[in-house]
Parts: sequence; C-alpha cells; structure tokens
Amino acid sequence: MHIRIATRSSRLALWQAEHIQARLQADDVTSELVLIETKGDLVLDRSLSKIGSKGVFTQELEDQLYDGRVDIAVHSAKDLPSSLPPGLSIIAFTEREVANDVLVSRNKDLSLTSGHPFVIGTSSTRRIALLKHYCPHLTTVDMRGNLQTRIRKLDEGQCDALLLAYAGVHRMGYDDLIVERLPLSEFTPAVGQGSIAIEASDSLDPDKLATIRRLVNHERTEACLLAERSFLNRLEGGCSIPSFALAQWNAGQVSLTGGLVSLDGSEMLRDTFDGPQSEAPALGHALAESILTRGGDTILTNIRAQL
Ligand SMILES: NCc1[nH]cc(CCC(=O)O)c1CC(=O)O
Repeated sequence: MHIRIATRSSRLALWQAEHIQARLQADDVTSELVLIETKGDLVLDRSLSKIGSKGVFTQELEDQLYDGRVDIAVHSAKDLPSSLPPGLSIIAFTEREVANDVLVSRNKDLSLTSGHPFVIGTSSTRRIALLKHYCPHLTTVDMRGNLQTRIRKLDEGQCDALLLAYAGVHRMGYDDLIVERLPLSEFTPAVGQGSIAIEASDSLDPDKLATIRRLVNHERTEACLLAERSFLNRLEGGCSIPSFALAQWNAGQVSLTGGLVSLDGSEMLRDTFDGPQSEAPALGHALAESILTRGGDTILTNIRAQL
C-alpha cells in the first residue's frame, strides 16, 4: 500500500507529517509527502482573524484531497475548522501531546505570576484575552510566523517572551527555552491543541482508511477531540474566537471543560460537563449551550463586531 500525504512545509508541519509516515511504515505502508503552501503561510503581515477564520491553514491541502492527488492531509488538529467542507472528514487523531501552553524566553526568571510587567509576543486572540483576564500587568505584541521566525523575533528583542503550545515547542526541540508551563485550569488550550489530525476525502479507498486508522488513531484522544470540536462547532468559532476547551479522560468518562473570554478579558465564562465516551459530541453541544445562554451569545456578537 502507498499513501500520498499533503502537508504544509513549515518545519512543524513536516515533523508532524514525518511522524505519520513513521507510523505507517511500521506496517510496511510506503508513503510520500506533497508539500503545499497555504494562505496562512504566505500572508504574514495580517493577523489570522483578519485573513479569515476558516481554513487559513487547510484550504490548499483540501483542494488536493478533492482532486484525488493525495490520499490524506496531515494537520495540527487545532488548525482544522470545526466543520469541514462537504465530502471531507477527519479519519484519525494521534494521541494528544501535553496540551498546555508554555512561556518561552531566554530569561529564566520570567513568570506570569511574578507580578512584574513584561512583553509577550502572540497573535492568538485566545492567549491575548486570557492574558488580559489573568495577567493585566503584562502587555502583548502581535507575533505571527512559524516557530523559528517567532524565536528569531524574540532574540531580536521584539518581545521578552512568547506564549506557545508545548506540543510545537517540544516537537521543534526548543524545550530548553520553556520557562513556565501554564495551568490548564486558567490557560485552557485551544480545541484540538497537541493532537495531529488526518483529513481525507470520503471517497478514500476503504482499505487505506482502515489501515490508517489502525496505525494512527488514538481512540481516547478521538473521543476527547469529538467533544471539543462539537463545542467549537456549536459556537461557530474558528481560531479567531477566544474560545478554549479541553476534554480529558477521567475514570472511564470524558470530562470536558471550556468556555469563552471577551477580547478585553473582562468577561469569562467556563463550565464542565462529564459523560460517557459515546456521548462525547453531546457534551460539546451541552457546554456550548451553557456558555451561550449564560451570556456567551452577547460576547460572541461583540467579538464579531470588533474583529
Ligand atoms: N496556531 C498555530 C499552531 N498550530 C498548532 C500549533 C502547535 C502544535 C499543536 O498545538 O498541536 C501551533 C503553534 C502554537 O500555537 O504555539
């Protein structure tokens, strides 16, 4: 069996695609990578929320899936919109890496809780809003580009620290620069953070589908991500909305915590729902309903007006 894999060409994307290749190789499946640039890679002078929330890092890969030029596309699960274009599905999720956000700096003394002001580079609306809520003494500067670019900007002095996903920092070998791992209870990650998702056309050969699922999919992570993605889907939020959610396995059940924070950090809504694996999508829906009825709908309306 031979699998053609579409991937972005950033170092992180290549690491992830090669990780999938290694998984497939365990069963003598051969594969090749097809490197594709996306709008999110090419347009670096505007924030993601201004480029457009949906499919900024995925659309050009999806075009290849439709054409049948590739069998699968490999993405950070976090970068995949909560509803996919017709005819495309996620067929597998890898076991989630440590999901936390981390503070990255050359200065080991920096901490979000020290009370000392400093400047954090990030372009994520979620991270900016959470920082405004929990750490109003800190300031942020816009920082886009891949991980290597951001670390260069850090070294040039454009900021004192970066706020990043542990998963990407670790995969790129920058663990030495981690000065703090942020608590999941406050800096709850973005939906999907830390897992790698495999996207395919619904017309993918069933033998390939079964083989890829067997070699790559992690069932518990899949249940957790179904819960998180159902939450995001109900909020109709892409990566431009400061929502957050993390589902975890707890005594045989899925426990989903998530919510929404206003852009200025002043309003914070959170809730937790637990249930059996089979009800994972319903948990996401219930969480979204809770957040929306408690004022989340107004927060979302305001956010959409401001972006
Ligand atoms: N938004 C970009 C992005 N998409 C996935 C990751 C990291 C890897 C992951 O979370 O799986 C990152 C960088 C970051 O947020 O620090």
